[in-house]
Amino acid sequence: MGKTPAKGTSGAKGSSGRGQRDLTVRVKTAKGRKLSSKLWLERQLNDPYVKRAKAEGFRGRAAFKLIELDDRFHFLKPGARVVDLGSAPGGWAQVAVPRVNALGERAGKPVGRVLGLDLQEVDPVPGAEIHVLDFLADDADRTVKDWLGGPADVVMSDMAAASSGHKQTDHLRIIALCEAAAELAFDVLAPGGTFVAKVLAGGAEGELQKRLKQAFEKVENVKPPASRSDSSEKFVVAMGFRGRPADGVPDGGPDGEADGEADGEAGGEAGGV
Ligand SMILES: C[S@@+](CC[C@H](N)C(=O)[O-])C[C@H]1O[C@@H](n2cnc3c(N)ncnc32)[C@H](O)[C@@H]1O
Repeated sequence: MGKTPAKGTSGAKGSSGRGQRDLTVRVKTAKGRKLSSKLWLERQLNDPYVKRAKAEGFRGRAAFKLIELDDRFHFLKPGARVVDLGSAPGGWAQVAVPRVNALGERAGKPVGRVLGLDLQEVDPVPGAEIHVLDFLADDADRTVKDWLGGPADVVMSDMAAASSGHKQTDHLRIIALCEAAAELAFDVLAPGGTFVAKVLAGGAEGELQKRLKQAFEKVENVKPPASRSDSSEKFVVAMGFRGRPADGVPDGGPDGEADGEADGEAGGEAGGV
């Protein structure tokens, strides 16, 4: 568990996209094919991150997105207190627990904490404390702070609304979730803390980026290899929390394109992992 997957191994990246359906038919109809070729074809057909998730005991391929983000930015430090927003089915919590030492098993390492929240029940993740909570409920901020009992070092959100199938609607919904997550982060993060959130590339994210650039020393937009290449999903990683930004951003302030990748790709994977 917790190994970094090889970069660029996603099936979506390594194939034409058209090929997956074609290959599925060939495997189903092939007779007398050598086992090695069948296995080879099956491997091409199946998303390697899905297979790795199964093999490594993760609850979904989303776990690898967090692994790749943390291997690059190193925010899940031993002893860190982490809020995991939208944690079902628990893959990100599974990744975070050993990295922050939330089980306290590694002698000499400070013991961290992982607090997960989701609309849905989540099977227990050893070392994590996970609650059913609509993050957008009126008193959610206070509830989270009470459960946390102190400041957080990391607020991370993989939240997504169920896909409507309408790209702009999905974009607006996920930006609204991300803005709400950022507001919570402004309330609960300790100085120097990190905010990580899934967004969909599109027109409404500029204001969010401006606020994050005010509140954090560094803001990066990245698409980890485990994020499907045909999705407009990306992740904003804001590091070095300075404090809640003033309301409103003056004209001529930082624009909406952080260092990132404006992938501009069509996609509707708002609920996808
Ligand atoms: C893509 S899944 C998260 C996957 C998770 N990071 C993992 O690795 O297993 C997105 C989750 O966000 C949750 N979500 C969406 N809106 C929410 C809200 N208002 N409050 C809490 N959770 C929410 C959904 O219920 C869903 O389980």
